[in-house]
Amino acid sequence: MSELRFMTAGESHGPCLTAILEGLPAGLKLDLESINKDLARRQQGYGRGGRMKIEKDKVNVLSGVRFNETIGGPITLQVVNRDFQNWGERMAAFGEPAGEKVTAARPGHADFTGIRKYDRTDVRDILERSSARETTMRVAVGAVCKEFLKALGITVVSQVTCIGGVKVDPAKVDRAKLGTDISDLNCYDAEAEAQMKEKIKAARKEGDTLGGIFEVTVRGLPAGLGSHIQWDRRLDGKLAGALMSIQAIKGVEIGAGFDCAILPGSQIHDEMFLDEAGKVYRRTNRAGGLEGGMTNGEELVVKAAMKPIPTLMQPLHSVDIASHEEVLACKERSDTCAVSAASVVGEAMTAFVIAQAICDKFGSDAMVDLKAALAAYKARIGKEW
Ligand SMILES: Cc1cc2nc3c(=O)[nH]c(=O)nc-3n(C[C@H](O)[C@H](O)[C@H](O)COP(=O)(O)O)c2cc1C
Ligand SMILES: C=C(O[C@@H]1CC(C(=O)O)=C[C@@H](OP(=O)(O)O)[C@H]1O)C(=O)O
Repeated sequence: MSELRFMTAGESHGPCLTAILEGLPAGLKLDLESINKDLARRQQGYGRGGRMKIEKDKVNVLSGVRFNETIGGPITLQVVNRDFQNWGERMAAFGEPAGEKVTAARPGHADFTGIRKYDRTDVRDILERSSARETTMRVAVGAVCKEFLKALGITVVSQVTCIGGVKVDPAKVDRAKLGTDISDLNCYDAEAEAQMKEKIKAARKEGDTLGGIFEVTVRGLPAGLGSHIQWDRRLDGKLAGALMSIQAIKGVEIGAGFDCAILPGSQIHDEMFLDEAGKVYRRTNRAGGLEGGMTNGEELVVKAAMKPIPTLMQPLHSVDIASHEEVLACKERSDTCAVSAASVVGEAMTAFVIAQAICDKFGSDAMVDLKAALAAYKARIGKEW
């Protein structure tokens, strides 16, 4: 089992959300504002629903940190749900049930299978935990991991590359600007972004929803994180699993991804050359920085595809779990599109997996030892090549 792990708890409309992150070394300097900044980034984006106007996510750090530094113990992170004030009676842990049950399952959500699997009669018992409100805590955990990686010279950035079929032109994206959050949709092609907003506006008007694609890039990685030795040590598998675990993510690509199935080897594999100093370099990075389940020293590039939001204001045909009748799916309020929010969650999950790989390889008791081990390793593998 990996040393670094986390778990989240909390319902979407409960009093608060919590995460426990265990296994980071002692002696890591943490900045509260950088965690809150990522929480705010996750809340923004054209197309989000009314809930985001209520919440102003801020983290409380309840353990594992003293005087701005980790001390090696589990780090407990908490975010209070402001909306709980409006749901108190319906979300009480004890007492008599209050409010009407939700019984019209939404296609595309966890509702229908959840109530049967967990033997519940109120869809709320399922939707409270299946809600992507939970991603708040993934982002808080990811922000801590990003601080850890930053201390080692590694940065994690993202961009939205497609919404509702409107695609970014890669030639128009200044990749040096990635991570500077220049736009509302976390998109670095202004023309495409304007079209994306129009698409979202039209979808909202029609009571419909949209999905899209985001890309996460990691810079400053040492070669050799992950391993070819065993299936469950391959970093590509871990990254794909972590990104796929985000609510509504239905596809993950590493580097050229699905294009690899179409193009010949001569147009896919990244040829190696030697510079004047005899150091190896590549002119392309279609592998997305991963070969044999290990980082190869190039930028890591992963993409994830998000399906359209399942709650439609023009509801889909469905069934009622109480009356056994055909009905229209339930709707309270919902996002129309949340791809930019998902991109921030994607950064977080990627940062966690990379932080885990670093802790596995270089030890995770104390920052000073980890930094020394990383420096010694880099010196060895950089000596000849
Ligand atoms: C950031 C984010 C926001 C989301 N917002 C909503 C929403 O407002 N309404 C909704 O029905 N689903 C929303 N979803 C998607 C559902 O949570 C998701 O589709 C559901 O949990 C079922 O899981 P699955 O799509 O992975 O099968 C959101 C997902 C993410 C990542
Ligand atoms: C609360 C968040 O996202 C929620 C994810 C979500 C879902 O079904 O996944 C449904 C909506 O919740 P509500 O019904 O309270 O409006 C979103 O707002 C959040 O991102 O913080």
